[in-house]
Amino acid sequence: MSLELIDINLSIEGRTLLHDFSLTVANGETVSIMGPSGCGKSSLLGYLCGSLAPGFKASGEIYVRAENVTHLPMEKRHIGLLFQDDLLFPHMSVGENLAFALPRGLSRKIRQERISQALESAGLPDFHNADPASLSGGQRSRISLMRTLLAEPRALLLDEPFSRLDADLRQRFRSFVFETIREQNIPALLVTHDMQDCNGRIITLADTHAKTGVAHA
Ligand SMILES: Nc1ncnc2c1ncn2[C@@H]1O[C@H](COP(=O)(O)OP(=O)(O)OP(=O)(O)O)[C@@H](O)[C@H]1O
Repeated sequence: MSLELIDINLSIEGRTLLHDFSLTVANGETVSIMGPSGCGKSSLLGYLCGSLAPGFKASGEIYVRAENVTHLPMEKRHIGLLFQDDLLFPHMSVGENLAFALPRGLSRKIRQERISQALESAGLPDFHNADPASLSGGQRSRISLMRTLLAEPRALLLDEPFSRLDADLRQRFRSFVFETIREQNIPALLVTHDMQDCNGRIITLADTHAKTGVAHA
Protein backbone atom coordinates (compact mmCIF):
# COMPACT_ATOMS: atom_id res chain seq x y z
CA MET A 1 0.00 0.00 0.00
CA SER A 2 2.47 2.51 -1.07
CA LEU A 3 0.66 5.23 -2.99
CA GLU A 4 -2.71 6.18 -1.61
CA LEU A 5 -5.08 8.82 -2.91
CA ILE A 6 -8.02 9.67 -0.69
CA ASP A 7 -11.08 11.62 -1.79
CA ILE A 8 -9.35 13.68 -4.46
CA ASN A 9 -11.51 16.50 -5.83
CA LEU A 10 -10.29 18.44 -8.81
CA SER A 11 -12.01 21.19 -10.74
CA ILE A 12 -11.17 23.89 -13.25
CA GLU A 13 -13.26 26.99 -13.87
CA GLY A 14 -16.21 25.48 -11.98
CA ARG A 15 -16.08 22.23 -13.95
CA THR A 16 -15.57 19.07 -11.87
CA LEU A 17 -12.91 16.72 -13.20
CA LEU A 18 -12.66 14.37 -10.21
CA HIS A 19 -15.09 13.94 -7.36
CA ASP A 20 -14.00 12.00 -4.24
CA PHE A 21 -11.61 9.90 -6.26
CA SER A 22 -9.74 7.32 -4.17
CA LEU A 23 -7.15 4.78 -5.23
CA THR A 24 -4.44 2.66 -3.67
CA VAL A 25 -1.50 1.45 -5.73
CA ALA A 26 0.64 -1.33 -4.26
CA ASN A 27 4.43 -1.52 -4.37
CA GLY A 28 5.59 -2.80 -7.73
CA GLU A 29 2.14 -2.30 -9.26
CA THR A 30 1.36 -0.11 -12.27
CA VAL A 31 -2.20 1.21 -12.45
CA SER A 32 -3.17 2.74 -15.79
CA ILE A 33 -5.40 5.80 -16.05
CA MET A 34 -7.40 6.17 -19.23
CA GLY A 35 -10.25 8.42 -20.32
CA PRO A 36 -11.24 10.95 -22.98
CA SER A 37 -9.10 13.95 -23.80
CA GLY A 38 -9.57 16.73 -21.27
CA CYS A 39 -11.02 14.51 -18.52
CA GLY A 40 -8.21 15.41 -16.14
CA LYS A 41 -5.62 12.64 -16.38
CA SER A 42 -2.58 14.91 -16.58
CA SER A 43 -4.06 17.32 -14.05
CA LEU A 44 -4.40 14.45 -11.58
CA LEU A 45 -0.69 13.67 -12.03
CA GLY A 46 0.03 17.39 -11.63
CA TYR A 47 -1.84 17.44 -8.31
CA LEU A 48 -0.01 14.35 -7.10
CA CYS A 49 3.44 15.71 -7.82
CA GLY A 50 2.67 19.23 -6.61
CA SER A 51 2.77 21.04 -9.93
CA LEU A 52 -0.87 21.76 -10.65
CA ALA A 53 -1.34 24.90 -12.75
CA PRO A 54 -2.95 27.94 -11.11
CA GLY A 55 -6.67 28.05 -11.76
CA PHE A 56 -7.36 24.50 -10.59
CA LYS A 57 -9.11 23.83 -7.31
CA ALA A 58 -8.01 20.63 -5.62
CA SER A 59 -8.46 18.82 -2.34
CA GLY A 60 -7.87 15.35 -0.99
CA GLU A 61 -5.00 13.51 0.66
CA ILE A 62 -1.96 11.93 -0.93
CA TYR A 63 0.08 9.35 0.97
CA VAL A 64 3.41 8.04 -0.25
CA ARG A 65 4.72 5.14 1.84
CA ALA A 66 2.24 6.08 4.54
CA GLU A 67 3.56 9.64 4.70
CA ASN A 68 1.04 12.41 4.04
CA VAL A 69 2.73 14.47 1.31
CA THR A 70 -0.34 16.50 0.32
CA HIS A 71 1.06 19.81 1.47
CA LEU A 72 4.75 19.18 0.85
CA PRO A 73 6.62 20.95 -1.94
CA MET A 74 7.34 18.93 -5.04
CA GLU A 75 10.93 18.03 -4.16
CA LYS A 76 9.94 16.61 -0.78
CA ARG A 77 7.27 14.26 -2.12
CA HIS A 78 9.76 11.78 -3.58
CA ILE A 79 7.54 11.23 -6.60
CA GLY A 80 9.32 10.54 -9.90
CA LEU A 81 7.96 11.69 -13.25
CA LEU A 82 8.41 10.36 -16.75
CA PHE A 83 6.87 12.16 -19.74
CA GLN A 84 6.69 11.51 -23.45
CA ASP A 85 9.39 14.15 -23.95
CA ASP A 86 12.45 12.83 -22.24
CA LEU A 87 13.96 16.21 -21.34
CA LEU A 88 17.54 14.97 -21.28
CA PHE A 89 19.91 17.93 -20.98
CA PRO A 90 21.53 18.37 -24.42
CA HIS A 91 24.69 20.03 -23.09
CA MET A 92 25.53 17.12 -20.77
CA SER A 93 26.77 13.63 -21.56
CA VAL A 94 24.53 10.66 -20.79
CA GLY A 95 26.55 9.99 -17.62
CA GLU A 96 26.22 13.61 -16.50
CA ASN A 97 22.48 13.50 -17.14
CA LEU A 98 22.24 10.48 -14.88
CA ALA A 99 24.51 12.03 -12.24
CA PHE A 100 22.27 15.08 -12.11
CA ALA A 101 19.42 12.99 -10.70
CA LEU A 102 21.37 11.39 -7.86
CA PRO A 103 20.62 12.45 -4.31
CA ARG A 104 23.14 14.90 -2.84
CA GLY A 105 25.77 13.81 -0.37
CA LEU A 106 26.84 10.54 -1.99
CA SER A 107 30.54 9.83 -2.34
CA ARG A 108 32.15 9.98 -5.77
CA LYS A 109 32.63 6.21 -5.72
CA ILE A 110 28.97 5.50 -4.92
CA ARG A 111 27.84 7.98 -7.57
CA GLN A 112 29.94 6.25 -10.19
CA GLU A 113 28.67 2.83 -9.12
CA ARG A 114 25.03 3.92 -9.31
CA ILE A 115 25.52 5.42 -12.76
CA SER A 116 27.28 2.29 -14.02
CA GLN A 117 24.49 0.10 -12.63
CA ALA A 118 21.86 2.28 -14.28
CA LEU A 119 23.64 2.13 -17.64
CA GLU A 120 23.96 -1.63 -17.23
CA SER A 121 20.22 -1.98 -16.45
CA ALA A 122 19.39 0.10 -19.51
CA GLY A 123 21.52 -2.23 -21.62
CA LEU A 124 23.83 0.69 -22.47
CA PRO A 125 26.96 0.04 -20.39
CA ASP A 126 29.33 1.93 -22.71
CA PHE A 127 27.27 5.10 -23.06
CA HIS A 128 28.68 7.09 -20.16
CA ASN A 129 30.33 9.73 -22.35
CA ALA A 130 27.79 9.62 -25.17
CA ASP A 131 26.06 12.78 -26.35
CA PRO A 132 22.27 12.43 -25.81
CA ALA A 133 21.77 13.69 -29.40
CA SER A 134 23.51 10.55 -30.68
CA LEU A 135 21.00 8.17 -29.00
CA SER A 136 18.08 6.46 -30.69
CA GLY A 137 14.55 7.09 -29.39
CA GLY A 138 14.52 3.83 -27.44
CA GLN A 139 17.93 4.48 -25.93
CA ARG A 140 16.87 7.98 -24.84
CA SER A 141 13.73 6.54 -23.25
CA ARG A 142 15.68 3.97 -21.28
CA ILE A 143 18.16 6.60 -20.09
CA SER A 144 15.28 8.89 -19.04
CA LEU A 145 13.67 6.14 -17.04
CA MET A 146 16.99 5.39 -15.35
CA ARG A 147 17.50 9.07 -14.60
CA THR A 148 14.07 9.22 -12.96
CA LEU A 149 14.81 6.11 -10.91
CA LEU A 150 18.26 7.29 -9.77
CA ALA A 151 16.52 10.03 -7.79
CA GLU A 152 15.13 7.15 -5.66
CA PRO A 153 11.44 7.98 -6.08
CA ARG A 154 8.99 6.35 -3.70
CA ALA A 155 6.28 6.48 -6.38
CA LEU A 156 6.38 6.96 -10.12
CA LEU A 157 4.03 8.90 -12.44
CA LEU A 158 4.21 8.19 -16.17
CA ASP A 159 2.43 10.50 -18.60
CA GLU A 160 2.21 8.94 -22.07
CA PRO A 161 5.83 7.78 -21.82
CA PHE A 162 5.58 5.47 -24.84
CA SER A 163 3.69 7.65 -27.27
CA ARG A 164 6.69 8.91 -29.25
CA LEU A 165 8.15 5.47 -29.85
CA ASP A 166 7.51 3.35 -32.92
CA ALA A 167 5.61 0.07 -32.50
CA ASP A 168 8.57 -2.25 -32.02
CA LEU A 169 10.46 0.00 -29.61
CA ARG A 170 7.26 0.78 -27.80
CA GLN A 171 6.65 -2.87 -27.09
CA ARG A 172 10.18 -3.42 -25.79
CA PHE A 173 10.36 -0.24 -23.72
CA ARG A 174 6.96 -0.97 -22.18
CA SER A 175 8.12 -4.38 -20.95
CA PHE A 176 11.32 -2.78 -19.68
CA VAL A 177 9.35 -0.16 -17.72
CA PHE A 178 6.95 -2.64 -16.09
CA GLU A 179 9.78 -5.02 -15.20
CA THR A 180 11.80 -2.19 -13.70
CA ILE A 181 8.85 -0.99 -11.63
CA ARG A 182 8.36 -4.51 -10.29
CA GLU A 183 12.05 -4.96 -9.57
CA GLN A 184 12.33 -1.61 -7.78
CA ASN A 185 9.07 -2.35 -5.99
CA ILE A 186 7.62 1.13 -6.38
CA PRO A 187 3.97 2.00 -7.09
CA ALA A 188 3.31 3.61 -10.47
CA LEU A 189 0.46 5.47 -12.17
CA LEU A 190 0.50 5.48 -15.95
CA VAL A 191 -1.57 7.86 -18.08
CA THR A 192 -2.18 6.61 -21.60
CA HIS A 193 -4.61 6.69 -24.53
CA ASP A 194 -3.59 3.26 -25.72
CA MET A 195 -5.04 0.14 -24.14
CA GLN A 196 -1.96 -1.79 -25.27
CA ASP A 197 0.19 0.35 -22.97
CA CYS A 198 -1.67 -0.89 -19.92
CA ASN A 199 -0.43 -3.55 -17.59
CA GLY A 200 -2.71 -4.77 -14.82
CA ARG A 201 -5.43 -2.57 -13.37
CA ILE A 202 -7.02 0.12 -15.52
CA ILE A 203 -8.99 3.08 -14.16
CA THR A 204 -11.15 4.89 -16.68
CA LEU A 205 -11.97 8.47 -15.76
CA ALA A 206 -15.36 9.70 -16.84
CA ASP A 207 -15.91 12.50 -19.30
CA THR A 208 -15.02 15.91 -17.88
CA HIS A 209 -18.66 16.85 -17.76
CA ALA A 210 -19.55 13.87 -15.62
CA LYS A 211 -19.02 14.10 -11.90
CA THR A 212 -17.07 11.03 -10.90
CA GLY A 213 -14.02 9.04 -11.92
CA VAL A 214 -15.32 5.55 -12.64
CA ALA A 215 -13.21 2.48 -12.06
CA HIS A 216 -13.28 -0.50 -14.41
CA ALA A 217 -11.51 -3.78 -13.76
N1 LIG B 1 -3.12 25.36 -17.26
C1 LIG B 1 -4.43 25.22 -17.47
N2 LIG B 1 -5.27 26.25 -17.33
C2 LIG B 1 -6.60 26.13 -17.54
N3 LIG B 1 -7.19 24.96 -17.90
C3 LIG B 1 -6.40 23.90 -18.03
C4 LIG B 1 -4.98 23.95 -17.84
N4 LIG B 1 -4.47 22.71 -18.04
C5 LIG B 1 -5.52 21.94 -18.37
N5 LIG B 1 -6.66 22.62 -18.37
C6 LIG B 1 -8.01 22.09 -18.64
O1 LIG B 1 -8.27 21.10 -17.67
C7 LIG B 1 -8.95 20.00 -18.23
C8 LIG B 1 -8.17 18.72 -17.97
O2 LIG B 1 -6.95 18.77 -18.69
P1 LIG B 1 -5.93 17.55 -18.66
O3 LIG B 1 -4.73 17.97 -19.44
O4 LIG B 1 -5.71 17.12 -17.26
O5 LIG B 1 -6.73 16.42 -19.42
P2 LIG B 1 -6.23 15.03 -19.98
O6 LIG B 1 -7.26 14.02 -19.61
O7 LIG B 1 -4.83 14.77 -19.52
O8 LIG B 1 -6.26 15.31 -21.54
P3 LIG B 1 -5.39 14.69 -22.73
O9 LIG B 1 -5.75 13.24 -22.79
O10 LIG B 1 -5.84 15.45 -23.92
O11 LIG B 1 -3.93 14.93 -22.40
C9 LIG B 1 -9.11 20.31 -19.71
O12 LIG B 1 -10.40 20.81 -19.90
C10 LIG B 1 -8.09 21.37 -19.97
O13 LIG B 1 -8.51 22.24 -20.99
